Amino acid sequence: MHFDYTEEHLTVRDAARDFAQTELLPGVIERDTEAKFPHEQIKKMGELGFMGMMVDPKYNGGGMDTVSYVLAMEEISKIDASASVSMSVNNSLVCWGLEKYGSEEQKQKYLTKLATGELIGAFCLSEPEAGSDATSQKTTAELQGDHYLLNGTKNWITNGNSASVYLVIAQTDPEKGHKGISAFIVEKGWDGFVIGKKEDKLGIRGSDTHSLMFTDVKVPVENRIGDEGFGFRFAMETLNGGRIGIAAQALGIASGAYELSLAYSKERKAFGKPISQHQAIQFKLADMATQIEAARLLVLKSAWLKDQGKDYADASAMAKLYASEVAMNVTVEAVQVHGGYGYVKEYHVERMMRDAKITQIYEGTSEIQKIVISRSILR
Ligand SMILES: Cc1cc2nc3c(=O)[nH]c(=O)nc-3n(C[C@H](O)[C@H](O)[C@H](O)COP(=O)(O)OP(=O)(O)OC[C@H]3O[C@@H](n4cnc5c(N)ncnc54)[C@H](O)[C@@H]3O)c2cc1C
Repeated sequence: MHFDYTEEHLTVRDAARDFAQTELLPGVIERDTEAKFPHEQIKKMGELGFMGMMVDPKYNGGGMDTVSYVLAMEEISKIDASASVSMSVNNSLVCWGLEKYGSEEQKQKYLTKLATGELIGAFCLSEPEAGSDATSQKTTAELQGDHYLLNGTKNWITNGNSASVYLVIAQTDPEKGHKGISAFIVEKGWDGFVIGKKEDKLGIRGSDTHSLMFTDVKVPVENRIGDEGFGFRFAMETLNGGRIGIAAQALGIASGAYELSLAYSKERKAFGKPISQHQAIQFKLADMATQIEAARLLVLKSAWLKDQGKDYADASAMAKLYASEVAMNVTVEAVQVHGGYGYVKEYHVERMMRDAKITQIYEGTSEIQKIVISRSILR
């Protein structure tokens, strides 16, 4: 057992840190305030290889391991969690799902462009009445010769408007329950596919979250991923890996807020000395640092298991559960360390506190992670 990063890991981490500082930090407050999607920045992230990091180079990906991916996710998330959620969805849900389960034609047609960020992907599982209970899918796909007719509504879709390729989960045989669910690739612009309103959110305001409506959208049979009935397993397996990305995002939000708090505590003086010399602040910083380190170990362990080809389902649920709780705790404390300055936009930590909350909700709420973990340990 060793805890050292390789040279490649450090290079990737430093490149992501550099990019976040130079390209994401300027404008991050404005994008949050105006709920503006970071189009230009995401394009550059694609050019630098951050949008398809783990994809095989034969499909234009970076061919990197999951540890490199989480290191980059942490650095991007320290500065801009709206940019990092696009990165996470594209890498660990869309690209991973297609590379693992897509046909060669699907990979050539879609993955080669998603891996470079030329196209952005979205993952469409949630519905108005099917969130945690993803088995209650109401969207249907009815086979009609050489195509399916897709009907229904998806809710809360990240990259909802900026994406061009959508992985859509739908019922193909409602009689069979979750075994009658299938997965499809749908392109923006197809007849009957309408992008609904953009959600006005508490946090990750730069991320474009939309509902999507499908009315008799013709999806060619060759755009089904895997066999009919495979869609629920496809979604669950994809989310197991997705949770590593969101755990890394939560870790990044926490470590970003901690770094700002540490620096601020050394500069801000109260009662004749820097606040870092007051024990109450020192203990907050010690708690933050310890929680972040524990979260980092869980995130890296789940990434490492995935890289070793070992089962990572429990580890990724634990990493996501814990890192998201840490993100929330640490960012609340970061605002406290900053006092009144923490409550205004200029100092970043209030945005981080708002951004942190979503990590406890999407890709499985904290309660759902506990269901996954408890089922496994009680099996
Ligand atoms: C900003 C944002 C981006 C998102 N991006 C995407 C995306 O790209 N693609 C996508 O498919 N979805 C996305 N989602 C949806 C997200 O995954 C769901 O919101 C989440 O799974 C919870 O579902 P829900 O909102 O329907 O809540 P519900 O399932 O209605 O849950 C409400 C509450 O009940 C709890 N609960 C539910 N069932 C149980 C149970 N059995 N035991 C204990 N507690 C339970 C939940 O934990 C939660 O606290 C996004 C959501 C948001 C807000």
